Amino acid sequence: MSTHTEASPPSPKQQVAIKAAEIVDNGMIVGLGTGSTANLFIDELARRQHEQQLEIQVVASSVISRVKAQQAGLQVISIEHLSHLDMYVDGADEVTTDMQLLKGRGQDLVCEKLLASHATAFYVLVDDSKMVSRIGEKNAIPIEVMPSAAQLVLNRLAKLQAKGSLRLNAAGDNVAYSAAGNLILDMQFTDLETAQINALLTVMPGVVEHGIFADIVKAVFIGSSDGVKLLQR
Ligand SMILES: O=C(CO)[C@H](O)[C@H](O)COP(=O)(O)O
Repeated sequence: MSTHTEASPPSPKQQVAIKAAEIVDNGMIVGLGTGSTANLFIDELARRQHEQQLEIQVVASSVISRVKAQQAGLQVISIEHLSHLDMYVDGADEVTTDMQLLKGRGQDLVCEKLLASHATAFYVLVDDSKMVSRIGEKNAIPIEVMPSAAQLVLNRLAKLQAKGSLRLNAAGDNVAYSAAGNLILDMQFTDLETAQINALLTVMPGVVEHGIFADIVKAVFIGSSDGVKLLQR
């Protein structure tokens, strides 16, 4: 069922979800991201499947997306059964014009980056509020760490002039655990470029995953009150 009506025109996030659902072809395996924009994509994909009898399978980056997809009537397969992934569609917290991303406001980074990296095409859906001139401009960079390594990684990052702390749960009375059972550091870097931060975090022992998604995006759909713009390689 479509999430907008004649009385309420599609929001920027709905517009990008509709555009991305249009590029799904019969027979594809489609990866589903996590978040409010990814949810709108799941709705649109389910609508297309029902209306046009598309034969597709989906794989989810999180429990919440899997449940939503199942409730919408999509055929969900597990990551273990994937031998390839035709496309992966997800939102983002920050996007630069050269298509570097920051993700991970949620706690599903590991599966999100796994699916984004292995997909033949990774499409990103945002509204124009997510556009920034540099990664880290509005949000700290989430770094998922082995629980036992959190303090060591924090100390190492402090030597690189990064500031931040362990993420807490919503009530603020305990640490937040990721879907993979890890802890998350939210860090701000003042002295390093995005490429340097990406390179050092990608190889730092104790770091399981981090929120910089560099050089893996095929296209970004940007919704605004003026319609949808496309950035692509
Ligand atoms: O990275 C994410 C979750 O880990 C989300 O894709 C990101 O936070 C964007 O969310 P939304 O679509 O709700 O704005």
